[in-house]
Amino acid sequence: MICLKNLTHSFKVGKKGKENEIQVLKNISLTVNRSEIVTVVGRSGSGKSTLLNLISGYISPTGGEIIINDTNVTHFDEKKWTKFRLDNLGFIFQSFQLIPSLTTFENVELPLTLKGINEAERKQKVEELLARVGLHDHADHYPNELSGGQQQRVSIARALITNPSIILADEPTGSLDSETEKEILKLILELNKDHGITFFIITHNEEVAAISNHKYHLHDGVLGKEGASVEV
Ligand SMILES: Nc1ncnc2c1ncn2[C@@H]1O[C@H](COP(=O)(O)OP(=O)(O)OP(=O)(O)O)[C@@H](O)[C@H]1O
Repeated sequence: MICLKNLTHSFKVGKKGKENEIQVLKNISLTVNRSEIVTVVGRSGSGKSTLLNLISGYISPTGGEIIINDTNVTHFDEKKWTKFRLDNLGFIFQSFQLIPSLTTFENVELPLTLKGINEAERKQKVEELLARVGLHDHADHYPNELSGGQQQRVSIARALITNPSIILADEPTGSLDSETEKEILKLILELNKDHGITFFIITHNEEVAAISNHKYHLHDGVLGKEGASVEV
């Protein structure tokens, strides 16, 4: 569950001594319940990435509160965030962000290694998850030997490997053609339906927003809600 209370964020821009403060997010309140898919749609520059960076703990808000899975993370330091992310959050990016020198298996295995999980358990979990995303035949391929859709499947498997309850996604189909986009959206819906995983997705793409239970619109840093869309 994600709960944002009156969240604001400002950046200082311009030359030192002559900085201007720009308010990028204005008083945002939002609740994402367990097992929901929520999308935030907005134009370039509307503040989507800033919102995601706040919920991921990569920047700290200038005002308001962030509560994730009943923990108030608003004032967490980097050490606390690192552990919290590994225990609670998975990430999917437009550009996949796979490590080119690691195979599919090794990319998916990496978060478990960071968590100190032993080799036998790692192998079992990675194999199970690669089968779930339809990539068991591609375990030994390197990212540049995979299609865009396959690379996104690897990144989804990597996001899921630590069993997070929430996946944060930044334009998850932004680099894919429309057929592959449909496949990835289907996978997201399956993971949500069959495993109860919560998805918080930022996008400018209405096709992506169409799979959500709740759709929000970000306009110049102000969040508005649109009507509930398809039931999943
Ligand atoms: N580190 C920063 N310092 C100063 N201003 C910033 C910083 N990051 C973002 N901004 C400003 O905040 C505003 C929102 O940017 P943000 O990247 O959140 O938008 P976005 O909706 O994600 O855009 P896009 O879809 O193009 O990625 C923009 O005006 C941008 O210039």
